[in-house]
Amino acid sequence: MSIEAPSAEVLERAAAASSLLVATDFDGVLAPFDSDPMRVAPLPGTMDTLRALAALPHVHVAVVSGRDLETLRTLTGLGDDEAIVLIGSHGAESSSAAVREAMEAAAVTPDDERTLAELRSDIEALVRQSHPGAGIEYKSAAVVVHVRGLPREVGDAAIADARRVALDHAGVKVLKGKSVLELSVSHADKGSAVTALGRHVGAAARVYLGDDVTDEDAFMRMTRPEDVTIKVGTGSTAARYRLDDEPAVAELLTELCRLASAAHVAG
Ligand SMILES: O=P(O)(O)OC[C@H]1O[C@H](O[C@H]2O[C@H](CO)[C@@H](O)[C@H](O)[C@H]2O)[C@H](O)[C@@H](O)[C@@H]1O
Repeated sequence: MSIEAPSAEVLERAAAASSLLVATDFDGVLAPFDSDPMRVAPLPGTMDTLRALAALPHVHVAVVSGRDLETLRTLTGLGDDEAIVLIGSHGAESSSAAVREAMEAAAVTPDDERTLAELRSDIEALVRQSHPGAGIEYKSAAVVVHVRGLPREVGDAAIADARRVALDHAGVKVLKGKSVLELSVSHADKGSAVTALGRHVGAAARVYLGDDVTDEDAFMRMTRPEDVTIKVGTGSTAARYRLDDEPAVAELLTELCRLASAAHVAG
């Protein structure tokens, strides 16, 4: 069944909720892709729209990402003193104490740290040396092999070798994202972290925007009638609605902000 963008009525209802959580993924949603993972930036104006939403008394805002927390801080430009919650490493890290506490059971253990160190050295030996064009990103709980911009067969070969590395280690989660393969020792997921934040703020309605497989964990958990889950781009999804691309996200956030401000004034 094809799914559409949320209607004006759907957005109006969410904007008028007594307490609204707006959670959004980063890469491919707020920020367009680039072959260099550190060269990306949110579309102009989007962070200010999120700040304006977060300034409304009935709205809570979170940026949720596979990026580690430090990188997410850098790329969003959000400081610790801001009202927007950051959730990084697919839910394993957060600027919110409530989310960190809720995710404690999923924390990385000393055994996981050892596995991560082994993964790093195996990826260096088996992927970097055989596929010098592939990018390697080191995160606090994962190693990511990047193949964006490489010829198809070169990228496929690097990803296949990275999968072989994962198979050599117990307890490694393999996440296939867009032109990336992530080998992770984290037990967290975005859905658990976002729903924990929703409980903490007492959200009566929750909006979630995401573009990748890891966002499906959030879409699958957010099935209340008041929830507005939005897949950005093509591909099968558990989300209720779809938007084409990052500019469409920027427009939706602007409209949501306008409606939530009006609901606040009226309310
Ligand atoms: O959860 P997200 O915010 O969507 O982060 C997912 C991954 O994003 C990054 O990779 C993606 O963006 C890169 C920069 O545009 C691009 O080169 C890559 O092909 C994309 O998959 C990031 O580097 C990963 O660590 C994140 O897990």
